[in-house]
Parts: sequence; C-alpha cells; structure tokens
Amino acid sequence: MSSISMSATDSQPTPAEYLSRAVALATENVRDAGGPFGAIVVSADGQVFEGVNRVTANLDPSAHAEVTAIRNACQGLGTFDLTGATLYTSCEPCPMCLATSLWARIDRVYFAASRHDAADAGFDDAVFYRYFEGGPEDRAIMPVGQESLTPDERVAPFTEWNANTSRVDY
Ligand SMILES: Nc1nc2[nH]cnc2c(=O)[nH]1
Repeated sequence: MSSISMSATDSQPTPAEYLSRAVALATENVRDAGGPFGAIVVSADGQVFEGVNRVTANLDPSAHAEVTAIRNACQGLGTFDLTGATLYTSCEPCPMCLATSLWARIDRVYFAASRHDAADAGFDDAVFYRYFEGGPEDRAIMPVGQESLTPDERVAPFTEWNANTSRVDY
C-alpha cells in the first residue's frame, strides 16, 4: 500500500517525504468515509506501517490514525515495544495519541498540521490539550476524582502484580 518514492541513490525517504505520504493517506481516507488523519510508523529497522482514522467507520473513539498505525506496527512486528521507531503524522498527535506513542516507546514524532489547524476543521484536539494543561477548574467537560477506598483495596491490583513472578513488564 505504501507508495513513498525512493530517490535515485536509494536513500531513506526524508521526514518531509513521509509526512507528504501521511497527508495523502489522510486526504484519501476522507473519500473512504474516514476522518482526515493519516500516520506512518517507521520501525528501528526501517519497516513502514500505515494507519488512518477509522473512528466513525469502526465506531471506535480510539481509532485515531496514529493509534491505528501503532497497532499495525505492533501486530506486524509482534511486539508492544517500538523503541527506535519514528511516527510521522498528518496532524499533531492529540493527547491520547501522544500517550500511546509514549507507551509504545516511540523515539520521535514528526507532524504536518497543528492542533489549531485541526480546530479550524472542527476537531477538539486543542480543547483536550487545554484540559490536560489546566487545573481542576478547566476539567469541567469531564470531571475526574479519586474516591475513598481503603489503601489496601485501592492498591490490591498492584500488590497482585508485584507478587506475580511471571508478569511481563512494559
Ligand atoms: N492527530 C489526530 N487528531 C485527531 N483528532 C481527531 N481524530 C484525530 C486523529 O486521528 N489524529
């Protein structure tokens, strides 16, 4: 599916070339009933995995282009750890995509459009950044609060995790 052209010297595509491809994926995806976002993960050894936004198509709020590309890379490579990989995305990653990139241990992110460009198109990326940046008074759109369970009950899953000698750390 990828159609990044290689130069005559057969060198790796530049970040701008990967971003152009991500933008083209995003535009094509609109014509395929998806959101206007596309992303590419290039693994440490140069393998290319693409993803597009399928939120409304798949009834999946987490199916942002970046998350889809990261899922494709993890499935394709058989790992949950993308250390050494680079993410190229048609638009600045939203907080969820940024957090997913951190959890995937992606090394570096390049983006084309900004959260403000996304806002101009009606998307809430900038609103959600403000939600995380602000204090409790800015959290009105979705209040988050800790409830008072006993300390033992509250940390019981972590106690079980720490006692589990066959756990897989991530
Ligand atoms: N970066 C990015 N922002 C979004 N906002 C809504 N959907 C998306 C997406 O798939 N990617």
